[in-house]
Formats: sequence, structure tokens, C-alpha cells
Amino acid sequence: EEEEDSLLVLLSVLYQHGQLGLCFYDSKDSSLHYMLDASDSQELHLLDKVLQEIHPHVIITSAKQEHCMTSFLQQLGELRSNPDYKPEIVTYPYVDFDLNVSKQRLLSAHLPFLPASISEREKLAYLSSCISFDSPLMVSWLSKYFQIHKSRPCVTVNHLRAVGALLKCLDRRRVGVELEDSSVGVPILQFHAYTLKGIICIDHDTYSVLQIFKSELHPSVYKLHSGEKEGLSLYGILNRCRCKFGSKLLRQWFLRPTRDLTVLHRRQEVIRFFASPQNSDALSTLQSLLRNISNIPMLLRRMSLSRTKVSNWQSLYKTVYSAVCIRDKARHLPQSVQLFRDISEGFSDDLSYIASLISRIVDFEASIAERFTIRDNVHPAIDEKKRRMMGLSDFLTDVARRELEQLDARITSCCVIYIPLIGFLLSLPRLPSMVEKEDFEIQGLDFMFLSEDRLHYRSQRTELDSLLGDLHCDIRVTILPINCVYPQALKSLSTTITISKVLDLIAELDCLMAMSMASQEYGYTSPKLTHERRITVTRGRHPLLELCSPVFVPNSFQSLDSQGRVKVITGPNSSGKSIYLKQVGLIVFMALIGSDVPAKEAEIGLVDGIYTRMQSRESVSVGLSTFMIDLNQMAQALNNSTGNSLVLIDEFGKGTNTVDGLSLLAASISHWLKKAAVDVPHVLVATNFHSLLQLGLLPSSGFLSLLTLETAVDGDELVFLYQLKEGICQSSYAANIATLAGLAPSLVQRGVEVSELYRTGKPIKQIDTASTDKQAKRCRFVVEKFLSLHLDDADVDLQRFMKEEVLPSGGELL
Ligand SMILES: Nc1ncnc2c1ncn2[C@@H]1O[C@H](COP(=O)(O)OP(=O)(O)OP(=O)(O)O)[C@@H](O)[C@H]1O
Repeated sequence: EEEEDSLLVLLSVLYQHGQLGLCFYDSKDSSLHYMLDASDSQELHLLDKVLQEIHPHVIITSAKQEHCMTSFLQQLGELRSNPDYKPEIVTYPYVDFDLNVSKQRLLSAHLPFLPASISEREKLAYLSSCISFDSPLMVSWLSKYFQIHKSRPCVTVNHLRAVGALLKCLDRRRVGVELEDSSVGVPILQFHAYTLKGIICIDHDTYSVLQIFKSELHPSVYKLHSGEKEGLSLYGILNRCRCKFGSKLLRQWFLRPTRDLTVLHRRQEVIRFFASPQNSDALSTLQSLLRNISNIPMLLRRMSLSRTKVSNWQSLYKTVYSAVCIRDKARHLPQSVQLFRDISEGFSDDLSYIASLISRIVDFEASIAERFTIRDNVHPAIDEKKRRMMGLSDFLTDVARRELEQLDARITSCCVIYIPLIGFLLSLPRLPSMVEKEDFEIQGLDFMFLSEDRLHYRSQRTELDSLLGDLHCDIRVTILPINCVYPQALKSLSTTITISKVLDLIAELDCLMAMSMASQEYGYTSPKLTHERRITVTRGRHPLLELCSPVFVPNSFQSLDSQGRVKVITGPNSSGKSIYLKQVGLIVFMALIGSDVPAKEAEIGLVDGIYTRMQSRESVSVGLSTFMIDLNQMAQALNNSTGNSLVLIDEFGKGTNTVDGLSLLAASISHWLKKAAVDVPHVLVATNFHSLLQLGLLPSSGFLSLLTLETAVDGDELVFLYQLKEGICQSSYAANIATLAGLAPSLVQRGVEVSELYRTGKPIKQIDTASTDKQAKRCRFVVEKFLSLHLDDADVDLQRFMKEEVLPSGGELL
């Protein structure tokens, strides 16, 4: 018990630009766990879940942090279900969360399992396979990057930053080594990638190789700094959301796929409902309503900060009104669907009240050109002023007529104008005789200014200003408080009916209708989701390639509980291996966000992670060799995958010496084949190393399944059939593909010859490229030289003869 008491969990957390990164140390097994950066809302729901799951005793955070984090930590004790839980909060200066500091602390951390003689470079390379750095040098590279582009929050490595502060705290408190000599550091015995239960581990590389997201710079020069647009990606084709926060929520679903069957079934039932043709009317009505939804909290904030524009009131009115309509529509849909029931019950009558309140206050028809007009009977003072304004024009014509009677007969016309803040002025045309300023003076009138050949005077006779006052200003002054006060009132009202809940439900509806539309258009099917360790896909397709390619050949996939879980796929180049791997990855991913999948039928056992080793990232920017990146990705897959993960490996080992690469690949596959049945992940390996199978480098196992992609040879031409079948590919057909790619036939022919000789172990003869004519000329030259040699001569020097006459240029002649 005492031991239990002394166990500590220390969590270090950083929230920046909507990204939450954290890591924690568990003294029970001296392990360091890190969670890859994940997007979290301002309410920090994700962090709350993490706290509930790991119950840290100490929470370390930065002194410089966003406001929401401060208030979250303050409320921690009150909000949580367990009121006794009060973790200690430690704040460190932001510099402790610096990337370079983190790197240095990691390098000097006490890692007992590493040999003492290990160099810093080797240590970094090792650490990069333990904790996702993206690359060991990435840390320093990123810190430079951040200094240059401080304002660009696109690359976030908050989990790495958090490691620095965590290690500092461990060191200070000497967790677990309190009684040891000060030279003994706090040991870290293992690193683990941490994922919340129910959330799937998918790293940045997987998102990019599977083309789940693909941002492209916006082609417009003006948007160069701000805009990145979505290229051809899964998110791009599924995102048909009508409102902005629908798209935002969909992105979050993509970033946080889940294994929670309740959540997924809730999404599936809505998608299925809208996918049915008889519900297409409901779909289009709801979608047109969704178009009117604006971001109310932002709108209200804007309205209370600055002077409200009519357009703000209009958006607010439209949003609330449309939300009421959505609720009414949802009430007519089957209440057996959970989301419809939530909308029907969750959108209270307060919404209708707000809508009617706005329409009672603001006169939208009269508020033309952004001028805010309030309806009659809202405010008695305004009503009175309005009445006076209405009669003003007749009154002023009358005044002008009276003034004209008093003026010089040469002036034939005049009018009274009103200029806000200056007041009422008499405006007369300028006569040709009026040249100098003195000529402008008229008795009984104060000259103000000359503009566009008209003279403007204030009339002492009528004193309109004192009579009427500055009506427009008055009306403004009376309106302003109303304009400011009402949004405040609405704001408090809207918080009471938890407007955020209404918006969340609307966003969810938007996402699901978008996914349903995509499902209908592309012919997807609703997968059966289970927690079993099996995946079966019948006639699956690649959701992006099928849109670009005129003909797409569907292929099935089956990975059962105990058989054929490790699939090795061989096939000629360009036969479709990579596409097949990605297709399986994408189908599983789509199931994990609740979407329908491109297949005829599918049963997906929900996986806890998708690990990929596919085409490498550009190595220049990350400062690592291509092969090192490959190894890092492979290490993550080998170390972190469980019996419930999906591992996709494409052409691993080709970045180094063939034999070494082949051995590493064979060793990695064997590692999985030798595991206990429950620990073997679903593995798909595509390789061009045919000798892996021809030389029998893999142990025989029931888990192993060998597949290939079908091709046919028609004459000299290779035809790709893209059909998956059991078996091994015997030839790479590299020559046929090289011919297809346009290499010269003579070159390809020589390649085939050499390859054949190499395979059969025969010597490869060098080809003499000199022409026959040239050779004959050389021979003639040598023969003539020998014929002219007289061996009987006493002074004959054979050495000199050979060197200087037969081989004058160092043997080149022969
Ligand atoms: N099922 C399919 N139906 C139609 N076309 C396909 C299919 N699979 C692949 N293709 C086409 O074949 C091309 C090559 O596919 P892929 O990149 O998967 O080949 P590969 O076997 O991995 O090649 P390599 O070994 O050279 O990497 C794709 O770009 C696509 O146009």
C-alpha cells in the first residue's frame, strides 16, 4: 500500500493554436508516454478525457498560455466528477517548453537501457524511433523554422515541447530516486505512444500517404500567406458541408477517428436514413436551411464589441430562425434516430423567442444600406423623433420659401439642407458678381462655406438648430444603447439555452448529410462494425483513384482472427500493389469515422491504430536520409502495433544495399509471424524483393498469406489486370515496363541479357564497343610492326619495341 502511495503520474501539457500536446511519466514502470498533437476545442474536452483516464498527481504547464487553459485548470476541482481529485499544478516559464531545450533534456536524460558509450547522434537516431519527433533533427530544424515563421502555426510539436518541462520537473523532484546519490538521474525505461481509449493512433505520415488530407497552396497571389486549399483528398471529396463549423467538425472527426461503437452507430443511422432516395426531400430542405446558419457566439462577440451592423442582425435572425425550422423539420423525421430526437428535444422554444424578439426590434425592410432602423413601438423617444423627421421635409421647404422672400431679388432660389453634426444651413447659388469673400456677406445670415458654387449660411432668423435639434444625431444616440444592450441581452439569453449545444447538433447534422451525399454519389456501402479482430471487404475500391481512373478494378480483402493476417504481396512494377494497400487503409479509416465505404460489402473489426511505411517524405527538410526515415516508420510499426492494429508496408528496404534491405524486411515480417495469435496485427506488405519468397526467407506459418496482382503478356506487351489473386509473382517484368516507359530497345535488351546471366551465375562479358573496321586497322598496324622487326639484329631491344612502337599510348591500341 505504501508503495502504491508513493507512485506518481506527472503530466506535462501545452495547448497552442488549438493543438493539444502532452506527455506523462508514470513512476510505476518508469515509462514516458506521449500523445501526438491533437486538435482540441477551447473547452479542452480532450484534455479532460485524458485527466479522467490517467489521473495525474502533478500537472505541469507553461506560465504563458491561452486563457482557456488557465480557466480550465482553475475549474478543475469543481468540474470533475470526483471532487476529491485535486492535482498539484506546476507552472514553468515558457522557455522550458522550447524545442531546443526539450531536445537537450532528452539527450541528457537517464536512459539505462542504452550503452554508456553511445554517441549523441546515435542517441538522437534511437530516440527518434521511440518518440515521434518526425525526425531527430526535426527538433532543431523546427526551432529554426519557428524563429523565422513564428506566426505560422501549421507545424505543431507541442508534445515534444511538453517533454522538456516534464523532464525538468522529474529532475527537480528526483522522482523514484529520492534516496540515491545526486549523480543518478531519474530513469526512463520505456517510451510509449499514448492514445485515449477509443481513439485511434494515426500519425501525420499516414494521413499524408493515404491522402486523407492534402493541402495545396492557394493559386491566388493574394491568398499566398493565408490560404491553403484542399487538394484531391478523402476529406476533400467527403466534405460537402454547408456551414463552416460543419466542415470544422468533419475535420475533427477525421483527426480523431474512434472505436466507440455507440458514436459510430449514431452516425451510421443518420447516413443510412439520408442515403435512402425517399428521404431526399428532407435532405435538400435541411441543407438549404443549413446555409443560413452563422457562427452565433462569434457574431454576438462582434456585436457587443463594435457598433452592430444591420447585416449582423440579419445573420443572427436568419440563424435562429433556420435553427427553429430545422427543429420543426426534425420533429417530423423518425424519432428512432437518435440525432433527430436530440434536435427535436434539444432546441428549446427560447430559440423561437429570440427570433421573434429580433424581428420585433429591427425593421429589416427599412434598414437599407446598412442604416439601422428600429421598428415602431419599440422605444417611445425614437418614435417621437421619427415622427418629427417624417414631417421635416415639408417644414424645411416652407422655411426656405420664407427666407427667399427676405433675400436680394437677384437670388431666385434657395434651399435648406441638413448636414449631420453641423446642423441646418441655407444654401444659395453663387451670383457672378460675388467674387471676393466680402461679396458673400448677406445681412441676417452667417456665412459658413462655399462648396460646388453654392454658398452656405446659418440663418439667425429661423434658428432651426435650437428648434429641431440635431435630429439624426439624437436618433443615433437613442438607438446606440439599444443596439448595444440587445446583443448583450441576447448573449445572456443564448447562453442559458446553451446555444453551443444547438450549434454542435447542427454541425453534426451537416457532417452526416455531407457524408450521406458522398455515399450516394460514389456508391458506397454501410459497413458492419464490430470489435472482433477481423476485417472483410468484398470488392473494395480506392475512393480517390476510382474518381480519376476510367476503369477501376475492385479487389477484396480478408484478414481473419487466426489465419492469413500477414499478407505479402508481390507483383510487377505498376501492377497496383501500393494502390491496394492504400485502398485497404482508407476503407478501414472511413469505417472509423462512421462513413460508408467504397465496397460491395464490408465487415470492419475496429482497429486501434493504422501504421504505415510508405513512400518517404522529402528528406531535405527533415534532415534525415531516406532510409533513416523508412527505418523510423518501421520501428514505430514494430514497437507500437498490437493485435488490433493495421500495418501497411510498401517497399521497405529498397533504400539500401539489396541484401541488407531484404534481410531487414524478412526479419520484420518474421517478427510478426512468430508472435502469439492475439498479438499479430493485420499486416500488408508489398514488395519487389521476389527473392524474399524464392529463397524461402520467411518461416512457414498459418498467419502468412501470399498474394500477387495479375498481369498478362500479349506478344511483347505487358497488360495489367490489377486483379488480386493468391500466389507469388515470378518476374518483375521490369524489361516490359522499361519499354513502356520509352527506354531504347537495345538498352533494354542488354539489361535482359545481363539479368539472365546474373541469375544463372554465368560470367558477364564486357561488350567491345569498337567497330570491326577499327579493330581490323589496329590488327594490321600490329602485324606490320612485327613484320618489320628483325630479331637477328644484335641491338634489338624487345622491351623498348613493345613499349614504344607496338603500344605507344599505354596499351590503348590493343
Ligand atoms: N485496381 C486498379 N484498377 C485500375 N487501375 C489501377 C488499379 N490499381 C492500380 N492502378 C493503376 O496502376 C498504377 C500503378 O499502381 P501502383 O502504384 O499501386 O503500382 P505498384 O505495383 O505499387 O508499383 P511499384 O511497385 O512500381 O511501386 C496506378 O497509378 C493506377 O493508375
